[in-house]
Amino acid sequence: MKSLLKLHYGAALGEHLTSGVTTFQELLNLAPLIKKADALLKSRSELELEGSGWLLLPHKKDKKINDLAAWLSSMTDVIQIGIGGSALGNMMLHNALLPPYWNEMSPTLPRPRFYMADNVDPQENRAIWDRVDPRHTALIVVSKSGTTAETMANFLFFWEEMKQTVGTEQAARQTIIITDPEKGVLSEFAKERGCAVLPVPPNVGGRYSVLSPVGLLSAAVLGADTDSLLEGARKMADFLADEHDMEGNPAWVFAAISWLHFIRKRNMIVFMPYIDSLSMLSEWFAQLWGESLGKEGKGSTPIKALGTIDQHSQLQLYTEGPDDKLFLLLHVSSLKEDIVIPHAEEKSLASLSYLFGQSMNMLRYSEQLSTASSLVKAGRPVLWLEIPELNAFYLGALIYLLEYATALTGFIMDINPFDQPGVELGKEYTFALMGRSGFEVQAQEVARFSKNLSSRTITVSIEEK
Ligand SMILES: O=P(O)(O)OC[C@H]1O[C@](O)(CO)[C@@H](O)[C@@H]1O
Repeated sequence: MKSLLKLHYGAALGEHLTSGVTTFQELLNLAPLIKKADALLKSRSELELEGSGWLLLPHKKDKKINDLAAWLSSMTDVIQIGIGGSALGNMMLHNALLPPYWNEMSPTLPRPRFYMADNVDPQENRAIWDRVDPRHTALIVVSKSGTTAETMANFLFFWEEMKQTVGTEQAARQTIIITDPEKGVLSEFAKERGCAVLPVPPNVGGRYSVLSPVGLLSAAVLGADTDSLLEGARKMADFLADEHDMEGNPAWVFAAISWLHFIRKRNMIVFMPYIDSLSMLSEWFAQLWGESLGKEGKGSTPIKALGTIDQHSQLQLYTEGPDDKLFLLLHVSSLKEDIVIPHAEEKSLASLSYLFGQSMNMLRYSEQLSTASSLVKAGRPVLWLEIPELNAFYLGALIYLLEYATALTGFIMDINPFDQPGVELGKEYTFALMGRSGFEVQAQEVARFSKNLSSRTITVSIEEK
């Protein structure tokens, strides 16, 4: 038997907590509520209801992904156009599974260089386009809805540039569309121009789509082991599918602890991995957690953190600021690379001798343990999540666990973890402001509400010379 993942949760329940002591018994008492939420999630999946399709993603990989990935590997540059769930998962996988600075080493590896066009930023878009050789560049356009203004604007820019340089037919050959197969302009566009298409399954939402073609295609192109990624996720899915005691199921415990602290006004979660390769995991988790749970006045605010850096930026706040956060520290037990900190002969450096000959990984681990201990001493709740190594297999298991725990937390909070009505309204206001027809009511609303922004103003003026 090998360990897939460990969740240490005693320090999230312990009697050290300064306010609203939670106890192990309280956790056990939540078992009926958690089991109900779990049953609801599974029944939604069986009925293939909106939003639940991600549960089955580890069990099916579209065969076209490998073919398209092989073709994309012959390119020098790949530009993906997408935002939110159509971008963050890709960046998380690349960050975790590829060597640092891989983009600079490409294409000598051999693999293409990769660019993500997510924000609406002309300077960034032009910089990307100026760097690539259009004849050997592919566009991957990702939008589940095919309506997101940012993605559509970026797509229109790169598509036009591509057409201008290589001609329409060739541009279409160099463009792959990943979208909902049943609706949206991108699906129509792909048919009109004959572009290759991969589906975002209709019942998979953007933030849960990293194990679909959305995340898998670029990862496969860049050499990540997507089969192992799915296998790890499958192992976690199988584990969570079996009945367990409250104490034996990490998704149940994670969700229950989040809930216990949420009702005690600890409605923030600091997500803190400790290696640079997992910094994007914090970004991805922030969307997953924030967009899934922030509804109806409820929710828990995700705080993206990275150890050891945030020890020197945020830890003061975490230990002595408001007691309104749950902490999740993520540890990778064994890393391939290590550095033995060199001895230095300079007298001026003698006080650093405690570091000489020590492992750099050991230093970082000691810091992580010290941070956890300081938090515990300060009466703060700490979850410690641990994977044996950072590779595709364990990452797949971790991703699946985080998705599962998020969805369960949503059901316990009695909200729908699969929609995002608050974001949709913002999208509609943007359409209205950009003059899209059919959004006249929203245009009136945005005109009314935006007046509030300027109802009181300070202007700082300086004299012109
Ligand atoms: O893939 P799409 O439909 O372009 O959406 C991008 C993102 O926009 C949202 O709908 C809202 O931010 C996310 O849920 C989604 O991941």
